[in-house]
Amino acid sequence: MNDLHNSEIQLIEDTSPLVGTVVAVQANYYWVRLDAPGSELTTPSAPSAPSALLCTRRARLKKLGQQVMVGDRVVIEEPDWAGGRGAIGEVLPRQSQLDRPAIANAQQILLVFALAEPDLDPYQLSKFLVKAESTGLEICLCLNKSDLLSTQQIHNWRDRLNHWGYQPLFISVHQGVGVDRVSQRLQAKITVIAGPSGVGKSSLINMLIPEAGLRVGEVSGKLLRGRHTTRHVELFELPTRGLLADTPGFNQPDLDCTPEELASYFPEAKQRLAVASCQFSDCLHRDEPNCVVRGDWERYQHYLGLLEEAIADREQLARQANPESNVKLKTKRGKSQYEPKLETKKYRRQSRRTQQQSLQELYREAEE
Ligand SMILES: Nc1nc2c(ncn2[C@@H]2O[C@H](COP(=O)(O)OP(=O)(O)OP(=O)(O)O)[C@@H](O)[C@H]2O)c(=O)[nH]1
Ligand SMILES: [Zn+2]
Repeated sequence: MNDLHNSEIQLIEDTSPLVGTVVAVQANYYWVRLDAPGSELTTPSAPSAPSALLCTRRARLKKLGQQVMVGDRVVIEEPDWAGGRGAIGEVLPRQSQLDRPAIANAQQILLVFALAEPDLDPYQLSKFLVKAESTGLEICLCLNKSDLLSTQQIHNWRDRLNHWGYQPLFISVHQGVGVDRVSQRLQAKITVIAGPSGVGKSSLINMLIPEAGLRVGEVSGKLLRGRHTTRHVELFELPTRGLLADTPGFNQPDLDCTPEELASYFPEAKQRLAVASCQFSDCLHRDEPNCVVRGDWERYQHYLGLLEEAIADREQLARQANPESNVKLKTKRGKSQYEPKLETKKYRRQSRRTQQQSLQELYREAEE
């Protein structure tokens, strides 16, 4: 009887692996926030047990080429509670993965813009929204500095953005307005914060994380807050057990999407395509006949602008892949195809712009 009891306990211990979330990566070390700090099963010295361990990666993971990213759910082996150390033995399957910034299991993007100072630039906002939509994650749009606008102006923005297909949160970090609602939206989720410079992201993070909120531990506290290199992703721990990734790399989004998929990142276009179809299945919604997306919705001009950018990006990629081929993406009656471009030197006079561009490229190459 006694024996059976003992073996049951053994079984429980064996089937309850120590699981946590990687909150910071630096060189070959990983800070892992534990799921259930102080749980009796895994931590004999519960009251003083740390809520995070500084971990290395097991050699067999390295051999498998298994990368460990911030946000990863990991199984920890051989915890050394007194020393606050452990080893990552397994990476659990990822729910999502962003590459730039490298972060696993993010569930939503908190997109922060300011209503003023700097003025809200609708085209720039569209660009960030499209970039955010392309991740497939949920988007929480937050418009800060509402203290600088009149009620009527805020009402107008709300109306306008509703037509875009978004329900923004209007906040003022300075006046503490709306920060609670942001906090609720971040609860128990991994969120990536993004937005242009100067809109109040740092101020918002400071509001969301009171001084005592960062419970990962003294040392890791310094680790998380101290470093600000572009490659370093920080996961701030929120009082509501959510994690917030601050991403220097996300501030200037490169569009990074194909011309064909662009429309699917505009709620207005998606809505039109849900109830009707264009004549051509690969319609780029520019000048093709019987296009259901082209129309007088406000952001259609943004769509066209971003489409140009996406096409230019693709042409550049094609040229990089094969410098010999001088191709240009042409669209004819809904069909996209590459056509040889005229040789610049022989047949065309270089425009001042391309001349300047190649000059800049030369400078860049010289620097590299
Ligand atoms: N009027 C007003 N100003 C604010 C508000 N929130 C932040 N600011 C100011 O906006 C400026 C920029 O704020 P930051 O928090 O540094 O902005 P950021 O987005 O982190 O900027 P980067 O670090 O460049 O990415 C600061 O001078 C803040 O004091 C607000 O709610 N209202
Ligand atoms: Zn179309």
